[in-house]
Amino acid sequence: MKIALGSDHGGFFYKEKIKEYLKSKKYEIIDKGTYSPEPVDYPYFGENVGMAVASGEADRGIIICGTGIGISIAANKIKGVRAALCTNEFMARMARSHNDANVLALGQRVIGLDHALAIVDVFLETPFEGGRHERRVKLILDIEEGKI
Ligand SMILES: O=C(CO)[C@H](O)[C@H](O)[C@H](O)COP(=O)(O)O
Repeated sequence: MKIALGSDHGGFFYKEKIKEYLKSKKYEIIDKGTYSPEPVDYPYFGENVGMAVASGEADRGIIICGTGIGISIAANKIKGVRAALCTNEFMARMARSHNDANVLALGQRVIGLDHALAIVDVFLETPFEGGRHERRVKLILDIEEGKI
C-alpha cells in the first residue's frame, strides 16, 4: 500500500516518526513535505497529500499539523478526499469502517507519539464496511458534484 505523508512544521516531528515506522512495516511512502522544521503554511501540505490520494498516486494519506484541524480542512477541499481528524483508535476505526476515509489527520500538539502510531495502525488496517455506509458515502460524493 502506498501512503502519502504531509505536515507543516507543527507536525513535522511526527511525520518523520510515522515515515520511519511505516517504512519498517514495508509500506511505500510518498513524502509530500514539509522537509524541515522551519515554519510553513499547512494548506499547501493538506492539498499535496489530498491531490496524491485523489489522483491515485497514493492509496491513503496521513497529514499532521499542530492540531490536525487546519491541514484536514485544507485536504477536504480536494474532490474525492475524505480526511478524518482522529484523536483515538475508535475514531480511526469508525473513520474507515463507516466513512471510508482515505486520509487520516493527526495533531502533534494533541496526542502522544505512541498513541498516534496506534491510530495509524488502526486506520491502515481497518476495511470499509460498505452496506448502509456505502449509501452515505455516495451522498457525500453527490454533494461534491453538486447533485444535491
Ligand atoms: O492549523 C492548525 C491549527 O488548526 C495547526 O495546528 C498549525 O500547525 C498551527 O496553526 C501552526 O501554528 P504556529 O503558531 O504557526 O506554529
